[in-house]
Amino acid sequence: MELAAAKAASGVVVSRPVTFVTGNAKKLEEVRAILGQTVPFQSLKLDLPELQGEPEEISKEKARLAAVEMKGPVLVEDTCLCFNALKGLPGLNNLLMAYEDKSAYALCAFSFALGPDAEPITFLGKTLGKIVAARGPNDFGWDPIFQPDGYEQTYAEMPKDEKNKISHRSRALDLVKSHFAEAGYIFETNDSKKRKDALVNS
Ligand SMILES: O=P(O)(O)OP(=O)(O)OP(=O)(O)OC[C@H]1O[C@@H](n2cnc3c(O)ncnc32)[C@H](O)[C@@H]1O
Ligand SMILES: [Mg+2]
Repeated sequence: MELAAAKAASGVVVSRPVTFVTGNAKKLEEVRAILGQTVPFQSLKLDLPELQGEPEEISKEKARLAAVEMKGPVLVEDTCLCFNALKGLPGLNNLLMAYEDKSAYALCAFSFALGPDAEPITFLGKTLGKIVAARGPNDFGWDPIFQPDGYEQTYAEMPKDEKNKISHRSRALDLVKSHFAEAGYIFETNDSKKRKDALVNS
């Protein structure tokens, strides 16, 4: 048997599609563009509590809560813009004006849970940069004030596909993609279920 086929044969069969839980339409747009067909998912807005803590912990806890609600596989994300002058604290841009050090990083934590009883797995993506006076369209959070290292443009000024190549989100999603490729999850679609039932009944 070929390796890919062997892996698929040993993969975990997941009886429902993954739900990406978010209330942020801009996030969803980027996740769709970055994942393409690699990880099949549907999306849903759930009213989860705004949790406090480190992005990694927030993201894991979000995944636990979402998996209980959905009774199935979920993907969630928590993102922050963290300022080095504030020792990595996410913070208010105005507060940063008092500091010489304008360096910052965008940090994205995705968590995936197979279901309510599974421990979520977390994938982190980080992009280094600095805080600048706002430039570019103002349609997604702090994009106008974050200029990634090595670029003259802020996230907001970049073409979308450029941001999606280097962003905190795309770096975290690269790890999500690898995880899905290695785990070989098999998602039962209505079609594949029907085919299986037909086989069993024939
Ligand atoms: O439902 P969820 O997924 O939690 O959506 P949210 O909007 O609450 O998202 P977060 O808590 O993860 O994000 C905190 C803030 O950071 C903003 N944000 C997240 N990702 C961003 C990005 O890539 N560029 C600019 N702003 C971003 C977002 O709009 C929020 O105001
Ligand atoms: Mg949130």
